Amino acid sequence: MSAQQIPVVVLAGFLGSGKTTLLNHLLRSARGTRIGVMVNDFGSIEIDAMTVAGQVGSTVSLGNGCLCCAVDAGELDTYLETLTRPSTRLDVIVIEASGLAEPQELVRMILASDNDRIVYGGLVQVVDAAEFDATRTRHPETDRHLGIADLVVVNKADRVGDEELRRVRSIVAGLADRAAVISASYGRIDPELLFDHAVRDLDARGARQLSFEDLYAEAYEAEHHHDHPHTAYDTVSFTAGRPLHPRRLMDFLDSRPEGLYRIKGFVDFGEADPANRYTVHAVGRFLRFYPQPWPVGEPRLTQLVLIGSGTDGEALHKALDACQVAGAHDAPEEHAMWGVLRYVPDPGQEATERRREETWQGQTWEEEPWREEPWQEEPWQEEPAPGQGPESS
Ligand SMILES: Nc1nc2c(ncn2[C@@H]2O[C@H](COP(=O)(O)OP(=O)(O)OP(=O)(O)O)[C@@H](O)[C@H]2O)c(=O)[nH]1
Repeated sequence: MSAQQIPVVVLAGFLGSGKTTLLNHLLRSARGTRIGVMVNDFGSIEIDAMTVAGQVGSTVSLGNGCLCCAVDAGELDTYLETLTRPSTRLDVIVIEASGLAEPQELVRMILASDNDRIVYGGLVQVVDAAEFDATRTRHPETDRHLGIADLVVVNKADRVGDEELRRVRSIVAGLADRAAVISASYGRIDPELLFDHAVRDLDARGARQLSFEDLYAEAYEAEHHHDHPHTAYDTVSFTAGRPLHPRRLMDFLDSRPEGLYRIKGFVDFGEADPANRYTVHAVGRFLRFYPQPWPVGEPRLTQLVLIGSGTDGEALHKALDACQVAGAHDAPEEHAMWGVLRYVPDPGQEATERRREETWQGQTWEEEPWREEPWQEEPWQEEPAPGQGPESS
C-alpha cells in the first residue's frame, strides 16, 4: 500500500448493535488520527449522521436507503473523491453501513473503486451480545456476515454475564472464521485495531479480506437483491413540529408492536422539559432516553425513524401524531416526565461500567474537555420513580 492511500474500513452490524456508538468512540479517541466518515442511514431522516459527534462538515451522508442499493459504485466514488481530496488530509475513512445493508456489497464497491487514493481497510462487524441468539434466528444471514469479517466486536458486554459473554464469543469465533473477535461495552475498542498497524497486523495473522474469488462466488447473490435483509423491513420517518406529550409517547412505546424492532431519533417534550432534547433508542425490548441541552439554533422538532417488519406504517404515523400536544389545554401534568425518566440511564452505573471495560482492555482514560456525556449538567434530573429500572420489558 502506498503511503498516500487511505484505508477505508466498513463498519457493519445488525440494527442497534452499536455501530454509531463505536464510531463515536473512535472519533473521540482518535487523538490526532484524522477520520473521515460516511454514514449510510436507513430512513429519510438521517439520525445516525446527526448523532455522529462533531463531524458536521466532514460527514458524507448517503441519504435514504441502503447504500448497496441506493448508491451505485459511481456515486460511492464521488463521495470517496470528496473525502480523499488532499486538503482533507484524512488518515482513514470509516463507512458505517446501515444496519440492514449487505456488507459484502459495500466491500465489493470499495474494491472496485477507481480512486487510487484509497485501499480497502477491512470489515468490522458489530454484534449485540444480548440480542445475539434472537438476531441469528430472525436473520440467518448474520452467520454469513460474520464469516467475511476481519474483526468482530461482540458489543454490549455489560448487558450479559461473563458466562453468556463467553458462550456468545465462542459461537462468534466459530462463525467468524479467521477474524479477530473482541468484546466491548459501548464500542470501546482500541482504535489501533482498525487503523494503521492494526489492519496490517490482522492481515499478517491471516485475517481475511475478500478475494476476487470470493467476490465472484458472491456475484450470484448480488443478482438476487431481494435476498437483502432490508426488503423485509418497513421504515417510517416521523417529524412533528409540536412537542410530544411524555405520557402518551410512553403509552405508545410500552405497547409498541412486536415487529417494531428499532426506533431512533430525537424527541421534543416542549414545556415538560424545555431545556433538553431527548435522544431515543429502542432495540427490541431495550429502551433508553438520553437528554441533552438543545443545541443552539436547533429547531424544536421531534424526528423519529421506526424500522420494523410487518408493521403498519400508517397506523404508527397516526399513533405518533396523536402523541403531539394539542394546545395549552393539553399541557402535560406535573409528573408526566416520570415515565420517560425511568429509561434515562443512571449516570454513575454506566460510567462505572465503561471504566471497568476500559481497565479490562488495558486502556487508560483521560477526561477530555469536549467529552460530554448526555447526562451531564442536567438540573432536571429527579429521582427515578421508586422501584423502576431503566430496562423496558
Ligand atoms: N448497554 C449497552 N448499550 C449500548 C452499548 N452500545 C450501544 N448501546 C446502546 O444501544 C443503542 C443502539 O446503539 P447505536 O450505536 O445507535 O446502534 P447502531 O448499530 O448504530 O443502530 P442502527 O443505526 O439502527 O443500525 C443505543 O441506545 C446505545 O446507547 C453497550 O455496549 N451497552
